[in-house]
Amino acid sequence: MESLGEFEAAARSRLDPAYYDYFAGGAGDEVTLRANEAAFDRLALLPRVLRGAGKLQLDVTLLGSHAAMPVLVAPTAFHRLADPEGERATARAARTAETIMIVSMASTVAVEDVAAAAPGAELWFQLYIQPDPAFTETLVRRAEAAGCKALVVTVDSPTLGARARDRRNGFHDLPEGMYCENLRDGARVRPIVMSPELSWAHIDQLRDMTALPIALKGVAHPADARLALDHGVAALLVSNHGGRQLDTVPAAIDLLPDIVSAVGGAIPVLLDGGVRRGTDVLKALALGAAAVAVGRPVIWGLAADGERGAGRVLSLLRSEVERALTLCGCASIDELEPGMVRRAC
Ligand SMILES: Cc1cc2nc3c(=O)[nH]c(=O)nc-3n(C[C@H](O)[C@H](O)[C@H](O)COP(=O)(O)O)c2cc1C
Ligand SMILES: O=C(O)C(=O)c1ccccc1
Repeated sequence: MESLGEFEAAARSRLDPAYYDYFAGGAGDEVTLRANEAAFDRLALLPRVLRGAGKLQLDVTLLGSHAAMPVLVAPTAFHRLADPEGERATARAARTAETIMIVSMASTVAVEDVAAAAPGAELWFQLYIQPDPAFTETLVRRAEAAGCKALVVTVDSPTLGARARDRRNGFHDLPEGMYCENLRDGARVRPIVMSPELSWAHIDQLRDMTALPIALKGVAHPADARLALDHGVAALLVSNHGGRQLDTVPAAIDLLPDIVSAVGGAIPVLLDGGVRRGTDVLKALALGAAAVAVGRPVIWGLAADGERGAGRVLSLLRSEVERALTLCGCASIDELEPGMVRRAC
């Protein structure tokens, strides 16, 4: 397969239509969902020439974790809906690609089992801070013990976005025998609580609870980016949750420049949402992202062909990044700068 679009088509033909809609869909009128990809297409790359580029260099170190390319696996829920091995397969694919997998708190394989399935994989853990601080602490300790190297706290979800496709399809619960294994608490599986009562005080409490670096996922407003610095956050992940939370938020790539400038280089800024081509990765990096993450593309690979499919999605993106970088006259991703991106229309 030559493009991520073909993986989506293959996945669609294999998935239960309600599960396909769950993975593909967004909130509200899906304005933001569409905008994420469209905004990349509205940006143009301005290549440099005759630069005597050296050996390609794609490696990045983020919060002390190494990735062999600036493309991470975004946290997405319910991988067992796409493949029986679920997050185990995803973690193995991420390990093969030598990149970081951000394990969703809503994974259908427990974080300990994800780690055990792919020894040596670089894992971060995505956390929805729970109103019960003791239960949040349980989750943090489990992630630490499983070897996760950072916490990615999702802050764009004070409540769940309105997903019309899921409502229409009646998709509300996982099928029989499938659970959010990180939410197991003795005999029961707790529901994930999305709470509007969370505040910066909860971030401070989390910082006191763990030595792991804390990234915030879903910061859109530059004022919140500045507050994040005051609260000792180690990285930001600019994201509109793939258009699944508040609809009509700007495209992720359009949010990036103001966040990068608010942060002023103090901490790394990552981005997810709509990255479908190596050229998209270059645009984000040129505009100041330290790395990007991909959500749906990995799910499409997984649904199309399990671990191998997810692995091919990541290797396809890698080769696209390599080719685009070379065509831009660059050897290293560090050579990308804002002057190489311009508004195309
Ligand atoms: C099916 C699905 C499930 C998701 N589950 C989570 C989740 O559990 N936690 C989270 O922080 N983000 C979740 N996200 C958002 C992703 O982390 C990411 O922000 C988004 O998918 C990026 O956009 P992309 O799919 O266009 O790459 C989910 C996204 C999708 C598509
Ligand atoms: O579907 C999602 O986008 C998501 O973030 C989520 C959150 C909790 C449980 C399952 C999925």
